[in-house]
Amino acid sequence: MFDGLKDKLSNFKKSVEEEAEADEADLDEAAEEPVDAEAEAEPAEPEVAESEPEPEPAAEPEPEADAAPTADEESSEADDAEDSGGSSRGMLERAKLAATGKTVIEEEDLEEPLDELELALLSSDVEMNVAQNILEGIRENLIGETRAQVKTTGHVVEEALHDALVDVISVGQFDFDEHIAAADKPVTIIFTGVNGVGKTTTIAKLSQYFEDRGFSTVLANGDTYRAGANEQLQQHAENLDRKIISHEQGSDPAAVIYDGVEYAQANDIDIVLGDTAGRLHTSNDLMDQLEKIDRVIDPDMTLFVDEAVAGQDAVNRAREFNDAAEIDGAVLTKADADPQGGAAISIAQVTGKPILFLGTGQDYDDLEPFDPEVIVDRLLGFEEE
Ligand SMILES: Nc1nc2c(ncn2[C@@H]2O[C@H](COP(=O)(O)OP(=O)(O)OP(=O)(O)O)[C@@H](O)[C@H]2O)c(=O)[nH]1
Repeated sequence: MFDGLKDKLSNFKKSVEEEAEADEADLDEAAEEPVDAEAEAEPAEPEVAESEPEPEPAAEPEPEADAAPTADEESSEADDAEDSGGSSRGMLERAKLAATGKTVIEEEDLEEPLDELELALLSSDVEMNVAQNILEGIRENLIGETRAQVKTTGHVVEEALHDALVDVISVGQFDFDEHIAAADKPVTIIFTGVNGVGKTTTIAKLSQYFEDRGFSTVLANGDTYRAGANEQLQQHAENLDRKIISHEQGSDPAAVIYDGVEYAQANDIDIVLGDTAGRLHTSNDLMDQLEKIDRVIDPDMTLFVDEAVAGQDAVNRAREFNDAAEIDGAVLTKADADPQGGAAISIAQVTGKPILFLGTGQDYDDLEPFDPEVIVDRLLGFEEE
């Protein structure tokens, strides 16, 4: 899952590692001369060295180095560095850090890899602002930060990537199971989205998900628009042995879902799952229907369903549906069909509403709760699927 993006993130890590390695070669050269010169220039050092035979005194320059990035110090050290052919920012300072077992990643080390990563994210359908936020997060996490060398550059980059991705993916996350358990029954959930993305299948999967957790469900077919919609939901209801509420084609969807809620109240059913017709956010009549469902039923939750493979289109639709008829969360289907990953990364940040589930196949149990940490671990190749 998300293999394309996974490869691109891994390339970013490699690029930063290569930049850092190239830098290290320069640092090694610089470390010899300036550090020796400084040792001669500072008479206090040998005394400390006597009392501590281990090369501990090398740790002494650390506070100096941490406090270093003032403009004046930087420019004077840059002069030193220029002599040894190093980078413009404090080669001596960095050599000192290296001697104390620390390393620092510089903005210039990141420039090229970050440009490449930006292109990679955009080409994976990550929304522009979301990509910018990820890059900003990485910059903040990496630049100028001193890290013990026990951590490899790759490790440090992974952490920065992990944190930046989790930040954008977890926007709006809440504990769905806890929310359902705590809500007054029956809980009514309405599903919206365009045609053919997997709404009906998702309803059937969620019915199974809820029953597995001890909640009873009734299916209400609010898709009174499309011929064959009743039969499709009916088939799922039969397969799962659930009650379905439906009216004939062309009738009022709000009335069907209302009947579903009444049935649930009368029969002690915990959750009403209401299908709706596939629609574009621009189909005024159909959007009016959604508005009416909202007004008449006042559902506990409206979930937007779209397919992960739709990438940027899914992101745009999520935004448009949320603007037209506010959603509480999203389900991304067909995550098994090798999507780029852009929709999974972008939707929460763009709508402010979380992705709650991934559809991972056509069977009823092919539904995975969306856990940002798990998704990011998967993207970074930490977790076997
Ligand atoms: N591979 C895969 N296929 C899925 C997934 N979810 C749904 N599908 C398939 O996608 C197709 C469309 O699913 P539906 O549930 O009919 O979609 P819909 O949004 O209800 O469609 P309309 O009722 O036409 O609006 C079906 O063939 C489903 O089996 C998924 O997570 N993975």
